[in-house]
Parts: sequence; structure tokens; C-alpha cells
Amino acid sequence: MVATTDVLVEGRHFRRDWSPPYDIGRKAAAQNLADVVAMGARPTALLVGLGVPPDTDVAWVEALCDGMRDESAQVEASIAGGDIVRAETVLLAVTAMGALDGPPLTRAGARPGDVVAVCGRLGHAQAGVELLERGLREPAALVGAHRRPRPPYAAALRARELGATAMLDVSDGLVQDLGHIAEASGVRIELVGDAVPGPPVPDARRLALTGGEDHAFAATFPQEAALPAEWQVIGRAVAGPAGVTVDGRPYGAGGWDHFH
Ligand SMILES: Nc1ncnc2c1ncn2[C@@H]1O[C@H](COP(=O)(O)OP(=O)(O)O)[C@@H](O)[C@H]1O
Ligand SMILES: Cc1ncc(C[n+]2csc(CCOP(=O)(O)OP(=O)(O)O)c2C)c(N)n1
Ligand SMILES: [Mg+2]
Repeated sequence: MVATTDVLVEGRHFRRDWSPPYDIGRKAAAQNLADVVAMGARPTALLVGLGVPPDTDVAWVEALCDGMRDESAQVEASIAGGDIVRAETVLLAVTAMGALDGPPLTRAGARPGDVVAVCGRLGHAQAGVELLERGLREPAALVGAHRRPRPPYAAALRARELGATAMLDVSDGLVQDLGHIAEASGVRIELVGDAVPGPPVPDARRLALTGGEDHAFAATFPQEAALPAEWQVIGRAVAGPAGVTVDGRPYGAGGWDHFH
């Protein structure tokens, strides 16, 4: 089996005035389910630790749980249990488990010559956060992408059959997260900027390369793999010092870092 855990803190990962509780639940589950799927595993169950302030409506908590349950149902996983405590702000600590049919897909399997491909949206959730930060609520599709990410679970679950050599979900930004594959696999990843899909906004390139939380899947495949249209090839892995380049140059700042 595989296991993964992610903590979500009010004010850092979500705001109660930005997102309804149902969507916060969907997002908390999605973030964890995507990590399970990225390891080539089928999600089975979630355990949920929940901290809530004492003045929280029961209906608010119920909607949060509905969201987690509905997101889990998308991959036929269930909420197996958890714990609830009084806290100063809302806090969710979710642990997800998954079952494997074979060896896990790690970040360490990319080989020089592999293609790098992405499945799902990039930069949409970050575009949504930046709209909300400016007090805007539209375009609704971008704000919705922040509130309720839609990881393409089914496509990612087929990645191993397609020959994927490494995979992860993009939570902190494409370049930063591909850096984990580059490091773990000891390869250099060369991205083609124009090939990276972005949101329909002027700042698409920056958002696509650095925006997290859409939980797209990024994977490496042998060059000869026949990839269906849901996977877009955005670059390749080559021999060389571990790192990620965009159009031949290292891509500077960007990506999420909790401590900077
Ligand atoms: N090589 C590995 N061995 C064990 N677990 C792994 C490995 N690679 C990834 N994982 C799983 O992926 C999860 C996410 O890893 P992490 O680096 O924290 O990324 P994220 O930024 O998505 O939280 C880990 O909690 C773990 O469950
Ligand atoms: C209120 C608010 N501000 C900013 C963001 C943007 N944001 C918060 S955490 C994060 C990165 C992902 O979170 P992390 O805890 O690193 O998830 P993991 O990579 O562990 O899955 C981003 C882009 C947000 N979601 N909500
Ligand atoms: Mg992270």
C-alpha cells in the first residue's frame, strides 16, 4: 500500500470567506487523493483530523465532510475515520491510503531520453488566488479552480500502463515539482515554454510554470510511448546535472514555499 498526508490551515490553504465548506472539503480530499494516484496507486481510504473553532456551525462541518466524501467517491475511496478537536482556526490533517497492483511509481524512475508530459490544468488555481486577493470573484472558472481543483485521476491511473517511469502531482508549481523528479532521478529536465499549457490570462506563462494547486499530473515516459491526447508533451529528460530548464535556461524564482 501507499500512504500520504497533507495538512491544510485556514488562511494559508483556504479562506472561509473565499470558499464554501463543501469546496474546502473537496480540495482537502483532492490534494491527498492526487498524491496517492501520483504513486500509481488506487486510493482506498482517508483518515481526517479536524480542528474547528467552538463557534463553528454544525452545518458548516457537515458540508465540509460532504465535500470530502464526494471527492473521495470519484475514485471509489471512503472516509474511514478521524478525530475532531477544538482549535483557534480551522485545520485539516488528512491522511490518504492507496492500494498497489505492482511496484509504486516514484519520482526516481526518469531516464535520459524520456519525454516529460502533463495531464490536467496548470496555473488556473493560482490565477484564481490572485483574483481573490484583489477582491475579485470572476472569471468564475479561475476562482473555481482554486476552490475546487479537478485532478484528472482516471488519466493518471492509466499512466503506468502507458509506461510512465516517474510521476507526481503539481501542487507547488510545475518547475519546482519537476525539480523533485530531476533530483530523485538524477536527470536534467528541459521544458519547452510554448508547449506548457496555461490559463486564458495574459500572465499565462508565469502562472503555468509556477502556479500550484491544480493537481495536474506530470510524468516521464519512454520516448516511444504512445500517449493519448490527455497527456501533453512539454519537454524531455536528458543526462546532466539535476535541474529544470525552460527554453534552455534555468527558471528563476517561483513556486510555493511555506517558509519563505
Ligand atoms: N519515494 C517515495 N517513497 C515514499 N513515498 C513517496 C515517495 N515519493 C513520493 N511519496 C509520497 O508522496 C507524498 C508527497 O510528497 P511531498 O514531497 O511531500 O510532495 P507534496 O508537495 O505533494 O506534499 C509523500 O507524502 C509520500 O506519501
Ligand atoms: C488563502 C490562500 N492563500 C494562498 C494560497 C496558495 N497556496 C497555498 S498552499 C499552496 C501550495 C500547496 O500547498 P502544500 O501544503 O505545499 O501542498 P502539498 O504540496 O504538500 O500537496 C499554494 C499555492 C491558497 N491556497 N489559499
Ligand atoms: Mg508542498
